[in-house]
Amino acid sequence: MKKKAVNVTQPDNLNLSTLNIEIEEVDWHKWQRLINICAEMFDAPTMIINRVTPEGIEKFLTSQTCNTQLNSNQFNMDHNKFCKDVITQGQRLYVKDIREDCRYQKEEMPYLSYLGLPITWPDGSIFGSLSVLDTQTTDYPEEYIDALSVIKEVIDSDLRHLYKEDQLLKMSYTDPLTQIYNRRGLIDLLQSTQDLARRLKRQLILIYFDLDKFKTANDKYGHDMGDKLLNLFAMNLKKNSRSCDLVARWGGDEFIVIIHAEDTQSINIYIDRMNQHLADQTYLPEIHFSYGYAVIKPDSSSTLAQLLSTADENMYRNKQLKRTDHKK
Ligand SMILES: Nc1nc2c(ncn2[C@@H]2O[C@H](COP(=O)(O)OP(=O)(O)OP(=O)(O)O)[C@@H](O)[C@H]2O)c(=O)[nH]1
Repeated sequence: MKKKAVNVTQPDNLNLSTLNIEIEEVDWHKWQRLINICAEMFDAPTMIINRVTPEGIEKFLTSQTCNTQLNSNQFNMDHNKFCKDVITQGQRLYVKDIREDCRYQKEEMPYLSYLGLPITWPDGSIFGSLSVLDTQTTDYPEEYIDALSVIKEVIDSDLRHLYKEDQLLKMSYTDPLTQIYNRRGLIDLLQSTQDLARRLKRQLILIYFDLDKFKTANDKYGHDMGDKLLNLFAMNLKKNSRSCDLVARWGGDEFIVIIHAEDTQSINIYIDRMNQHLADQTYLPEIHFSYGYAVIKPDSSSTLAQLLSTADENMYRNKQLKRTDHKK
């Protein structure tokens, strides 16, 4: 589905936690139809679904009847005190006549009546609000307000599905021990990472890590300590990577990182930082690792299996070299 265009504003003093779930998947055409019908029923010039984002409140959908004046910059979310109140208080608000309400009568707004309900994610956090605005004073019958609640429930229910899908997807992509991507997550996300790099004409580097003598560490310190070491290693990979990099546990004591890097010099920097981070920690037994890499040029058509094979050979040579160095 096409990405929905949004209009983001940054209200002051609005500090709400927001869920980072993409909502492109939701059938917002259905939401559009619902608010169009509802606006007709209320005979209101405007119905709006607002959404809370980390940047502020955005106008997500407006009814087709939307009055151009209300849709203009004059109707700025920063100044929409009603919407802010519904969102921050998480409850219904009905103001029949702004001029009669001491909380709002000083506000300069291009309408006289407001009815709004919060829209919520299943974890209780606020998605946004569903509002009916009118330039006239209103006195809606209870049945109309009930109908608006039903529409809110339909939207809440769509969000519930979306939330569950997101949870399932996250679970299926995440390694339960280390909370980084698992093999499936890496395979699925590699394509989009490669597409992005191709568009930016940037190269990627796949670094393949294998912990040294991890079996010995498990035998010596126990499996629980082994788990802690795997966790520590994963945490350091995450710390050492940028948000656009992919960090995954390939299986057992093997990890893969795919970084956006202009040259192979970046690998040395990455590895030095890893070694430094691991050396700085003193509360767990020491861990060492070997690594190999494969460069993914923007126009590369290599498969993941070919890249892994290159990185694995490279890593194996490094491991052998280390062993001979130790024997010297
Ligand atoms: N604690 C713990 N150990 C694991 C886990 N998954 C795999 N392992 C252990 O990781 C060890 C990997 O051993 P090997 O593949 O022989 O590697 P190594 O001992 O590091 O040997 P080299 O790679 O040659 O240095 C095995 O003993 C596995 O049982 C896990 O989730 N937790």
